[in-house]
Amino acid sequence: MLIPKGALVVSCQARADNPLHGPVHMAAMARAAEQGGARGIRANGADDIAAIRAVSALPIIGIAKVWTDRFPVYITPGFAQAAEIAGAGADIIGLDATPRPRDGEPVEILIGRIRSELGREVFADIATLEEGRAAHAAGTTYVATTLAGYTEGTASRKAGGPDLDLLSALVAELPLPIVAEGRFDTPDLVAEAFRRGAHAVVVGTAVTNPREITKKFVQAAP
Ligand SMILES: CC(=O)N[C@H](C=O)[C@@H](O)[C@H](O)[C@H](O)COP(=O)(O)O
Repeated sequence: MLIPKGALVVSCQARADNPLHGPVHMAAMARAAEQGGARGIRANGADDIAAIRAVSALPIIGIAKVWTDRFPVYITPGFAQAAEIAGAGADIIGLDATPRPRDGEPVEILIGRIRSELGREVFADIATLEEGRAAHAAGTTYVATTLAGYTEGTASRKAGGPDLDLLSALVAELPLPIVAEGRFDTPDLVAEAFRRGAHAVVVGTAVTNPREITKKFVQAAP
C-alpha cells in the first residue's frame, strides 16, 4: 500500500524511557491519528507495528531502530530487521539511506533486497541532496528529509526548524515522491512543505509526544 499524495502521516513512536512506550499506547495513538485524518502511520519495531496493523488499515511505514556504540546507523540497519517489520505488517520499510557505517549490507543492496525479496516499498531517510540522489539510483520508492540535522555533516541545520531548502532541492531534482519529515511541528510548516512540492508530510513529536509538548507549554509558564 502506498502513501497517498497530500497525506499527513503521523509518526507514533515512544522510546523505553517514555511513559507511552509500548504497543498498547502506540496502537491507541495510531487510532487517534487516523480518526484525526492521518492517511499513514510511521512506527518503530515489530511489536508496535503488529499492534497498529491490528487496529488500522492505513499504510504503515515500519522502521526498526537498533542503537549500538559501534555504528552510527540505527534506523533499520540490515535485512534481518527489515524482514521482521515486514512480517509484522509494515507496507513500506523505512531505513537510514546515508552512506555511514552500518551493521548490515551496503544500503543500495539492502534497498534492492527489500524490494525483490520482501516485496515491500522503501522509504529512504536521508540528510543531503547527494544521499537522496543515491537512494533514488538504488531504487527507493520515497526519499524523506528525516535525517537532516541529525548527521555529523548536517548538525548545524537542526536549530532552524525543518530543512525546507533540502526539501525544495530534492523536489526540484528527483523524479520520485519526496516526503517532508523532521521538525515539521506546526500546521503552517506542513502547509509550507506541500507548497514546496512534498508528496506527504510526516509529523511525530508535535502530535504524539505529550512529554515534549508539555515542555513547550511549561516554558511559557512563569
Ligand atoms: C532523527 C530520527 O531519529 N528521527 C526519528 C525517525 O523515526 C523520529 O525520532 C522522529 O520523531 C520522526 O522522524 C518525526 O520527526 P519529528 O518528531 O521531528 O516530527
